[in-house]
Amino acid sequence: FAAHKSPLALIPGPNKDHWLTGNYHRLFKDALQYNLALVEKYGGAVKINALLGSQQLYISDPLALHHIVVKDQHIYTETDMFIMYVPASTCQIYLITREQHRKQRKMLNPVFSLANMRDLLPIIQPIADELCTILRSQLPSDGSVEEINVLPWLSRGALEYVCQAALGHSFDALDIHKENEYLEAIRNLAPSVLRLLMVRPLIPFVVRNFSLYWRNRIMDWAPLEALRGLRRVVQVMDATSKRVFAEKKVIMEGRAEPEGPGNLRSRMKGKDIMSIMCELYIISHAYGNDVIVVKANMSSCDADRLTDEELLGQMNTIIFAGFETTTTAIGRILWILASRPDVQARLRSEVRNAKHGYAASHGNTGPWEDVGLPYDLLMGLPYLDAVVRETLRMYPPTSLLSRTVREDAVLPLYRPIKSVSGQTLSEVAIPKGTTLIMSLLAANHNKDMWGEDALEWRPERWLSATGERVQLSRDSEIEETTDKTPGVRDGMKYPGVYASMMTFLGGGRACIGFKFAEMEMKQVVTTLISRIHFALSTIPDEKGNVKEIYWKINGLQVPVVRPPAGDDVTAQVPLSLRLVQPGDFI
Ligand code: HEM
Repeated sequence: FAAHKSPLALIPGPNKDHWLTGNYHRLFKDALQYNLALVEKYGGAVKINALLGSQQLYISDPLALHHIVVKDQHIYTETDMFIMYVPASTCQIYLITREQHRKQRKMLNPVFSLANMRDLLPIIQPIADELCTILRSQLPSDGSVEEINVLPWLSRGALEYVCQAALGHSFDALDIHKENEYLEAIRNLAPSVLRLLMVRPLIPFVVRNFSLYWRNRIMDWAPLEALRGLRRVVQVMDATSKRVFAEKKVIMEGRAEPEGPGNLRSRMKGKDIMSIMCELYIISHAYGNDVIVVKANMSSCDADRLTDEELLGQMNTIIFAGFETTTTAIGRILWILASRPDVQARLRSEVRNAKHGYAASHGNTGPWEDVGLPYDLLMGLPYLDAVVRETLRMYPPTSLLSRTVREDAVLPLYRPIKSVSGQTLSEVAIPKGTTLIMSLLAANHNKDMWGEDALEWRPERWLSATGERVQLSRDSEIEETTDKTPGVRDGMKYPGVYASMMTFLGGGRACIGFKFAEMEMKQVVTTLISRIHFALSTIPDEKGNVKEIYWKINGLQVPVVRPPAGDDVTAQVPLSLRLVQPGDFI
């Protein structure tokens, strides 16, 4: 398409807010209202002004998203910026091809299978128990309240979850007496990446044109402390995963004894991702590809050896992808339960009844609060499921994702839009090289699909009139839908892997860890609310101000405390906690 005839010219959108940053500042900074207003005004495809005068398309239309992530996913791939940025942040600069991605993904699929989740759940229950014990130990035994910022504890817990499952390694993140360089590094990763939002478009240029030596020199000289901060973070992450990997290899090659029974490695029984991949790695390097074919149950044309770098890159990606997201999601749920005592009481009652029932049928006479629910029971609790689903719909931890269009393309729209000249457009032509922003946030709030109450947090939408889960035909993917299925209208639905929401994306790049995330969130929430009551803070500080939590949406979600009680910047979730009392049930 010639530049002066760009088809994007037809598509309506807001004027520039700033000559350099276009609309980006408003889109990525405290941006819930701005994002929703864009869609309300312009529809499911909006032209926005990006950095350095470029133009991008902001997409939330369900049919268009189906084409992007499923039907024509080979055309709409990660942006150069993304492909290069992520491996760069693991200290390796290389491109992952579609084929490599497919192979690695196929290798990882069994690790995240339902069967593995069932086995993993009891192994990781001690993390939730420890988190609960730590919080309880800070509460007065007389039942009075204590204000605690729960966020650091949730993030320590989430790190343990993902590291134990991914690396089969504990960083003792819940032990505050241990220095935890790794926890600090990984906590700083997402904020560092966000701080570099405005320089990210330059990264492909630098990577293509400068060697590693010069890239490092540029990092040293550039007046950007955030860049050097990111490099430090990455170095710690990289060194740590290399160390864990080396230890695993020694044990798996039989050159060292595994530690005794009861310890994490023995409990995990090699079910963590690193062990599974390490086994494949060792076998493939010792015997060649034929054995990996058998082990990974792949067809021979898929067989490939993993290099050290690929394996370590995978580990770092999984930990990065699974840490911040679940921390935020659990923080959101606790904040909602604190704001809605009625919901909290109903949920606690459901959990108590399930634990009572399970304990009775297994001859367990201990306190019901200590019972760990098995996978199928936990995942089948209808109200818990509705609370988790509705929270993930309304507040997706990742709100915007980018893709680049690799060839001239046409995107059909489910709901036509009006062009700048007033024509009705039921499809939009997109020139090769255009960047698309997929708005998971706007998709999950689309009134066309979710109904007039789309902006309300209403767990009941996931329940039948008698309080059972609405039929989603399979647990996580909708195969047969009716217009009564939430998020479905006239047979159309968003192409998400998790019901019809876009929170975990859909298609070949969908979140591979969504079942793990769901299980972790449910396990942590049920364990905590069995023993602890959560409320919004009402305790005034020395100046008489009460902390009001406000969630900023800036690509991720950041809970802050508004002035005058807070600084509007520091991520925190201060809540009033006390031990559960008999009246805290329905
Ligand atoms: C509530 C929690 C989570 C949310 C909302 C979430 C969301 C997402 C989204 C939206 C993507 C697509 C990113 C893109 O294409 O640009 C993604 C990818 C991914 N997620 Fe998650 N995620 C969560 C938890 C987890 C967990 C716990 C793990 C691992 C234990 C995980 C592992 C991954 C991996 C490895 C990818 C890359 C998949 C690929 O490219 O094939 N995620 N996640």
